Amino acid sequence: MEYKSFLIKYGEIGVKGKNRYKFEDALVRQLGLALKPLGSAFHIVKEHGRIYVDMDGAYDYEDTIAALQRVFGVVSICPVLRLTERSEDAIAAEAVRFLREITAGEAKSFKVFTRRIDKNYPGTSEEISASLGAVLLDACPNLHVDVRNPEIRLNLEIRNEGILLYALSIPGPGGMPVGTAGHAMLLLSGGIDSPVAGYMIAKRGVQLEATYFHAPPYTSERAKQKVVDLARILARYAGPVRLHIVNFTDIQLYIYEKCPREELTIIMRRYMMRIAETIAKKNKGMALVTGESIGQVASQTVPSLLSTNEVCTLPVFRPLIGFDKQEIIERAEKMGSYETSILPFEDCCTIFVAKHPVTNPELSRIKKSEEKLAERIEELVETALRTEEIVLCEA
Ligand SMILES: Nc1ncnc2c1ncn2[C@@H]1O[C@H](COP(=O)(O)OP(=O)(O)OP(=O)(O)O)[C@@H](O)[C@H]1O
Repeated sequence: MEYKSFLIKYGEIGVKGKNRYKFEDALVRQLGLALKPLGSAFHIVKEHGRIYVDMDGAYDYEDTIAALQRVFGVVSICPVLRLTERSEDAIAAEAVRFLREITAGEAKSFKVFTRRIDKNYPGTSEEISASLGAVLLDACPNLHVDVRNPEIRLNLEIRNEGILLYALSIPGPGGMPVGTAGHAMLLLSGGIDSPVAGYMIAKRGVQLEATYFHAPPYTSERAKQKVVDLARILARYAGPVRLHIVNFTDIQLYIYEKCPREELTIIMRRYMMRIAETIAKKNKGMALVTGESIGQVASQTVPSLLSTNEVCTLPVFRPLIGFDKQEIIERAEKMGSYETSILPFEDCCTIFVAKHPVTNPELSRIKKSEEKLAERIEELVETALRTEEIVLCEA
């Protein structure tokens, strides 16, 4: 069946009262971004509280569905026939053709569901369903009616602007369209967790930018490329992600030189948060996002999180906070980032990591240690900020 139109159903966003149009416009924009790499056959149409993707040329069905399934806010995707002829005979003829094609002669049960939105259309929904059902039974000997549990639910929508026929409803990801819930800065490392954290926050409608700290020559170009690749995978869902790449080497070496080994990770993490927050604030960011989950490593115990949190004034979102590693891995596999995340490239923190990092850091001690950095740290942070590289990562 060569469909020329998809009906995009959205749930959560439909209930937003007066703001509804903003959500619909954001959804239209995100659909456009998702379909852009697939060619120019697509037209996204917002019509009477409905969103359609219409096609006026060749397109790949599977790729199109896969792209639409990555757009947050989409609850389901229904490949539809849009009819302009409104007479009962014309609708019946199209419905017969449609069911013959989708069943390909196989024995199937069906039921017609009619929604009569155009109240001037003659007959009740039940009457229309019954008479169309009778025509279909007559014309297609392979079909029988099952009102309780039909294999095919043939939907007929009679609307003022046209008639819709559809039988398939393909699930979308749900959530809210990106761009409807503010901006946040994701701390994106090359690991498994932070891309998943970004996915989850983007799913709530938040527009993301990302910051990655690298430490050349201790970390390689390939490690950096891996993070760019992860940001591109994230961009399939979140839309284009501006990735800020910050050179952390001198800061890290300085901390290494001045501070106790067991406190290195915490102090480095505190500087990452400070820098990411500064970049966020310069770029409309209203929150930070990390991939931390309680107890996963020494720097993610509750006292450690207290300590890293303390340097931020923006809220820090940690959507994975209560997840086990296995749950995070499953999500990474589902979003398609896992294979890239496990590529074995060095991370800037693992190189300088102590054998026995503190798991219960005392904030006052950490602050005391940081005083030893007073002489040069401001200048080093300023240089790191000034020399950031920005890469626009698109799907
Ligand atoms: N080099 C880095 N650049 C940017 N953010 C980082 C970096 N290293 C760590 N982070 C941030 O700090 C969080 C905790 O990092 P950590 O290395 O302790 O944990 P992790 O479980 O290995 O996380 P991930 O799998 O995301 O790397 C990460 O999820 C990420 O948000």
